[in-house]
Parts: sequence; C-alpha cells; structure tokens
Amino acid sequence: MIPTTRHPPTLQSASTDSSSDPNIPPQVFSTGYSTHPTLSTALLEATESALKSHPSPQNIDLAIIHASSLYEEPSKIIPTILQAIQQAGGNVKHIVGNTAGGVIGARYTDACYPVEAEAVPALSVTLASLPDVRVRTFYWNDVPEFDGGMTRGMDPESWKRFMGMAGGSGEEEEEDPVFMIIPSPAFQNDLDDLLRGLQYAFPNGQTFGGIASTVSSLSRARIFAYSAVDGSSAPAVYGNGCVGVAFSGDIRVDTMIAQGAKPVGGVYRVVAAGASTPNSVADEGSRSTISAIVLDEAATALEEETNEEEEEDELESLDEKALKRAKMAQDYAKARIPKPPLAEANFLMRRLSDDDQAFMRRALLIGLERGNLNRTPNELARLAKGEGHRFTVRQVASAGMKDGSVTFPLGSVNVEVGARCRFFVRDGDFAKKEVEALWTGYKKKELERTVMGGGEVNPPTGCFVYPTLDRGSKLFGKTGFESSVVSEFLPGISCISGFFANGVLGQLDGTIAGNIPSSNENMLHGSSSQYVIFRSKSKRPIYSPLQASIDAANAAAAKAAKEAAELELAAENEKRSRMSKNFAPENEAAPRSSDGELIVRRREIHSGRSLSVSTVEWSVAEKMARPTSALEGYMWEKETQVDRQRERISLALLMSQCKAAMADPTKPKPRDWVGPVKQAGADGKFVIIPECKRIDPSAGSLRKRYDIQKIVKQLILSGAPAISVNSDSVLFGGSLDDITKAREASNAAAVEKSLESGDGAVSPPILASDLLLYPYQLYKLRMAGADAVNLVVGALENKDLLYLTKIASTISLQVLAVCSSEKQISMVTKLGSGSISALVISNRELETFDFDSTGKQALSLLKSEALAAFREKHGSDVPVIVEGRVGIIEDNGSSSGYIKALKQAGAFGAIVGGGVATINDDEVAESITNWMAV
Ligand SMILES: O=C(O)c1ccccc1NCC(=O)[C@H](O)[C@H](O)COP(=O)(O)O
Repeated sequence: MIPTTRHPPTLQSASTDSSSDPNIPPQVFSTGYSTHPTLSTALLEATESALKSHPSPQNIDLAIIHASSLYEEPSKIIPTILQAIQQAGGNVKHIVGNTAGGVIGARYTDACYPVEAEAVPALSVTLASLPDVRVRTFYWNDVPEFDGGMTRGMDPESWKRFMGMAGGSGEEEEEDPVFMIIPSPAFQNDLDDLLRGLQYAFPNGQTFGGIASTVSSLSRARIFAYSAVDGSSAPAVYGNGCVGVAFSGDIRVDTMIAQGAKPVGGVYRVVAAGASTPNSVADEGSRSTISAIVLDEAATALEEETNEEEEEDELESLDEKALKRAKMAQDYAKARIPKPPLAEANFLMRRLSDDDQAFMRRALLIGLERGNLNRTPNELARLAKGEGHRFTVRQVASAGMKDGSVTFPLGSVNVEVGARCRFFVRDGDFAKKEVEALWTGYKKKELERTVMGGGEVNPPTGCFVYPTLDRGSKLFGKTGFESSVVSEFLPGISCISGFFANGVLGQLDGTIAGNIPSSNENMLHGSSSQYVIFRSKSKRPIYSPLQASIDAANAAAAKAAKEAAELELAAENEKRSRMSKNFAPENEAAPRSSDGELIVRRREIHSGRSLSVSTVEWSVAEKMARPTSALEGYMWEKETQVDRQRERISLALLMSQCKAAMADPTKPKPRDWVGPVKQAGADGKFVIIPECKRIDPSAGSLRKRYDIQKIVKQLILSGAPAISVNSDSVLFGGSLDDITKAREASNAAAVEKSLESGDGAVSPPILASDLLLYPYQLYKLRMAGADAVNLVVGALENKDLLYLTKIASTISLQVLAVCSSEKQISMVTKLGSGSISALVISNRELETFDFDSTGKQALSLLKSEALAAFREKHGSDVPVIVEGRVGIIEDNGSSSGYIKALKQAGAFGAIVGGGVATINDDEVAESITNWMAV
C-alpha cells in the first residue's frame, strides 16, 4: 500500500539566492522513487524522476539508493543506475545504498511530496551535487576493537588510517568530516567499535545513518557501493561489513533523533551499579548493570509540578486533582527505599494503562540522564525549546531474576552511581508529539542561529529520514507521518528520502543541543528515527526546482515574446522599406521643375475621385496612378490615411472637440516649444533635441524595444530641453498615442528632476514630427498633446504652407518649417514674420527619402543665400536647426566634428534621432553633453 501523506500547506521561498553569484554552482539534492514491482523499471523510473528536478546531471557527486529487499538481484542496482544517469547525459562519482524493509522517497512537482512505502517493492534514488565538498566512499569490515584509546596502539591517527581518512600525499586532513554509515545487520558486533573509533578520531565530526534492513529474512540484507574516484570503479554488493561516505568542506549537517519513548513514573537515582557479570573487569569503563535505584524526590517533584501545570486543564475538578496528588504521594512513599530496578518496575507497571503495561511486559526501557542539562524537566517542553533530550533511552538486555538487577548490552553504557534514570514505554501518541516537538525545537534553534548570526541561515537542501522498522504505520497507526512532518517543517526543501532501518546511528541530539556535547556520543539507537538536514556552510546559492521551473517558463515566454516582437519588427521594416522603395520607381528620375525642385502631385488629381466615392473606386484609382518619387508616394498614403480618419470623425466635429479641449482647464495646454530650446542655447551651446521614432524608412528600426515613456524619461534626465516625437504611422511606425505618452513621461521626468534638484523644473515640450498635409492633422496632434509641429515644406504649395501655419497658430501650435532645398527656404522666407518658430535644415533627399550621408546638404544650405535672406527677413531670433544623421555623420573622425561644422555654419542646434537611439543607454547623457559643448 502506498500511503498518502499530508501535503505542505505553504511553500517557503527557497528560491535561488538572488544576492549570490549566479556563477557559483548550487548545492543540490534531488530525489525520485518508484514502486514498480520490476527492479529495472523501478530504478529507471526513480532515476528519471530524480533527474527531473536536478539542474546538472553531469556533476552528480553521490547517488544514494534504498531498495526494498523484496527485489531480486540487488547486484543489478548499481549498473542500472549508472546506465540510466549516463543515458541522460549525466555522470555520477559515487554510489552507496542498501536493501530495506521500507523506503522513503519523494517526487517533486511544485513541492516535495514524500511517501513511505513499507514492506512493498519500492526504491528511492537520491542524487546529490555538492560543489566544494570532498566526498569519499568506504567499505569497512573487521574493525579493530575500541579500547578507549591508546592502550592497543590505536591512537586517533591509527583510527584515521583504518578509516582511510588519514592525510598524506599532500592532502589536507579534515577536522570535522560528516560520516554517513550504512552497516549490514551482520556488522552489529563491529558497529560499536566503529562508532566510538570515529568519534575518537574526529571529535568534532558527525555521524549519521541506519543499519540495512529487510522485509523478512535478515540474511537478504545487502549494502552496496561504487566509486569512480580513486580507481575503485567496480560496483560491489556486500552481505556484511559497512559502507560509508565522508563529506567535508562546504557542507553542514544537522541531525536529531526521536526516541519514541514516553517517561513513566518518577525520577530515580542509581544507588548501586556494577559489571554485567561478576567476573568481568569491574573497572569504571564497563559498568552496564543497575542493581538498585531510589526515588529522587526533588527531581520527581519538579517533574510532576511541570507536568501538572500542563495537565491542569485536563482534570475536571479540584477533587480530582487532590486525589491524583494523594495517590502519587502514596506510590512514591514506597520508592523512597532503595530497591532493585526490576522490583520498582513491577510496582510501577501496575499503575500504568493497559497498553503501557503490555509494553513493559515485553520490553524494559530505561533512560539514563545526560549531563549538564538546562532546567526544563518536561521532556516534550525541552524538545520544543530545542534543548535536546534529558534521557538517553536504552532497552535492557537482561534482568537478574534473583537480585532484580537490569543489564544493558555489554559495552553500550557505563552506568554511574548517582546518575538519574527513569522508566520509559513506547507510545504512538507520545511519539507523534515527540516528532513535532523535536522539529519545533529545531526550527526555534534555526531562528536563533539566524538572529545571533545576524543573517539568514542558509536554507536546507535535503533531508534524510531513517526510522527503525518498528515505527511507521506500526507506531503511528498510519503511514507517512514522519516524512509529512518533515515536509511541513521544511516546506521549500527539494529532497526528502530515507529508509526503515534496523537501528539508527549517531548522536542523540546531533548539533541541535550543543549545550550537552559530553553526553552526545555516537551510538546505535533502536526504535528511533533519525532526521538529517543538509545545507551549505557558505552563502552558496540554493537550487529550487520550483523556482527553476518558474524561471524556465518565464524565460521561454520572454524568448517567445522577443522572437515575436523581432519578427513583427522585421516585417514592419520590410513593409516600410518596400513601401518607400515602391514610392520611388527605380531607374526613373522624378520630374523636377526648372529650379530643380521635385514636382509632387496630390493624390486626388491622379485618382480622379472625389472624397465621397466608395472604397472600391479608391483602390482602382490608386492602382492606376504611380508615384514618381518617395515623397509623392508617401504623400498619397498620408492623404488616404487622413481621408479614412475623416470618415470616422469629421473635420467639423474634430474642430469643435479641439475647441472644447482648449477651453477645458483639465486638458493639456500647448507649451512654448521654442522657448526652452532657445534658453538651452543662450550661452552659446549647440542645442540637441533628441527625437524618438520607432522606425526610420531608410535606417530601419532603431531600438529593440520602443518604450516611448522610458525613452523620453531617459532623454529628459540626460538634459534634453525639448523632445521631438515622430507620430507618422506610414513610414515611421509612430502614432498619436506616442505624443500623448511622451507628454506624460515628460511631465513625470520633470517632477522627478525637480524633486532631485529641489528647484522647479519645466517639463520639456513635445514636437510632433509628421508629414502634415491637412489642417485636420493639426487638430489631431493638438488634441494628442503636441506643443509644436513640423511642416515638410517640400510637400506643400505656398498656399498650403500659409494656410497650415495660420491654422496652427489659431490652436497655439508652434511651427517648425523643414527644408531640404534653397527653394523651400525661400518659400518659408515669404511667410509673414512670426509665422514659424524655427527653421529646420534637413539632410533628407526627398526623391528617395534617404539621407545625404555626407551631411553636405545641410552644410551648404546653412551657407546658402536663401538662408541669409531668411535670416534677414525673420531675424536671427528664429533658430536654425539641422536634422538628418546628426550624431552619426562624422567630420575629422568624430560625430562632434560634424556638429562643430554645423555650428560654425550657423546652426543653432540639431534634432537627433538615430544618433541617440543607436548608442548604449548609459552613454546617452554623456554624448548629449559632449555634442552640446562643441
Ligand atoms: O523630413 C521629412 O520629410 C519628414 C517627414 C515626416 C516625418 C519626419 C520627417 N523628418 C524627420 C526625419 O526625417 C528624421 O526623423 C529626423 O531628421 C531625424 O533624423 P536622424 O537623426 O537621422 O534619425
């Protein structure tokens, strides 16, 4: 039966520590399990599942396999795992494992969901990548007898040598390694010596592990090991001995053990202790028999007091409480006389519940008090505070029927006269509370470490759980209890695995209760559960499969969005470049008048249609007519576009909306565009007016992402006194909305600037750059929030130029006249003084709509007689600004060189589009400053 377990209610954020260097590889524990009845299929399923939540299968330092003893042919386990990992492109350095009577494994989906599979075919595979950790695997057999030290020549160095852990050949010897031990059941006789020897050789080291087990016959128990390091690469399966793993370096392990035993009766003192047999060496080191105990009244009273406080509410009346106290006093009166422990046990047993009595008849458990304890006498309260256990519980091996003495297994304990002790019974309900109290205490200690350490303790990366075979459903009445507690207390963890063992190994309180190291010896614990929590010592990033899958999904979505945007942009570019190419027929020069000016015709003349005709007639007419230049084609497209807009909102309605907006104080008002520009150039600076445009018909898209608000903000914070925004959608990919957004961004940037400087800051005004042929367009731009517009003079007749400037003035839009020839400058000169706010000299070649990439067009126009005449009529107060490749065209090897030449030729400033769009974001401010300072 595969049990269902409680699922974690919440998921802690065990994400990769973003503050750490992403180049540092994380510590990873991943796990998978299978309950398939066929060994090879189960191994493949479990490995595949473990690999799914592992980011780097190429770097697996250790694989740990626990497989049910019900599977035949355990010798196939290591070769199958090796093959499965290699097939997935991975590599594993060490493998250890064992057979078991029950297996704990987990699958990771959005969290780690553990299962405990008891006495059924099941196996778990755990894969660990441990950067900066030295991992070594061992097989030990025939362990030297531990005699307490030097007497037989086994000093710490000798033990290290025996264990294969001695330094040498230049290797540094580790002082605090962590040992994982998986002995076979046949190794039990050597185990005590090995555990003591390990602790003797490495007093600061730690040990954890469990004895291999089986579902039924112990003779089927196997342990196995493989190492691709140090040349010993043959997989080995053993029926005896012990496999081990030593970890040292960037790894930290917390261990704790739940004893599952409830104290019963009072607290006693040992008054007589001795050797287990009369003939054994009765020195201090071999006393394993308790001959007499006496009630420790003070300790018992304190214990009862604490317990009473907790039980107070459970007892209904004062009478009940008084009765209980009286009965206890009566019981304990007899215990004040020293007695053999068996006699006291018999007496106590009669006062216990039926279940506890039944247990005590089967097994006698005695807990010996550990030294230097804190004062919390109640066992569960101690554990919940993280103070560790008060008593180390041991099962009595034999009892003297004549003298009532009790004896522990030989060599397992050294009973001191005067030591405190208690009787214990196993109890499922208490065991549950103990597990929860232990984990509560652990979390409390972890919190304390965080606070004391002044920072977060590194999150755990994996947890191993080793209950003994008599726990699980037998003790708790249901399967999966312990592993589900782990997942509740460590909700972000990516690996929970383990097996049901024949006994667990290590220190009772591991690193948890560091206050009692003297009695925290390495020992074998029966009927217990061990929890082993891994983490890195350093601030190594923690791999979280959940975070990794979220990151991967986000990255895939971002990549898809980027690709789609790039495709869209490429299509746009292609469309626009095709459009402008189509406008300008190849190999055919555009018609020009005698003064060299392009002859452009308005579309209606050639289509022969009136504005009210149907769309069918429109398209027929447009196809028949072919533009003779890029500008002409562009104009026709623009006319068509405006006609369509007019069909949605008539000119009359638009005008009245515009009038209403002008009267509405809540609506944006036109700002002086040229004022701040002139102000910026007042001290002789060359004024740079950055231009935002999505696409340029001759240069293509200028930016990967066109976030107009972000761009405007950046330009303003870089010192731009005014901004030009291209709103044309035919060739430049712009929109009216870009004007509105740019205005908002300009206001926001001004507020930010003024907050920073403490001075009031003017929000830089917006010039709408577009091909304007009709007053209709002016109204639209005004409504969108434009402060000024440019008129491409080459596209306009004298009367249109006059008309448009007049309409612009009625709605307070300033006008910039864009000229790319002397003739066009002369047209502007004819306008009344004050009709335009600035003259723009352009490098644009209107026939092809390309730029003069030499920049000579603008330089020569600046020096032209037409410009001199313009200045004479309109005065030097009207700034002359250049546009087209400024910031890109170089003179004397630099963009500043060309700008200097423009300045020397009399230009006041320049509108710069591509020049600012194609440099790195962090260089924009510097470039603008440099150009302004030429
Ligand atoms: O010049 C035009 O005919 C024109 C028509 C419609 C919209 C804008 C127009 N002029 C501005 C530009 O062509 C450029 O965007 C501007 O000169 C900036 O050029 P650059 O610095 O080379 O990106």
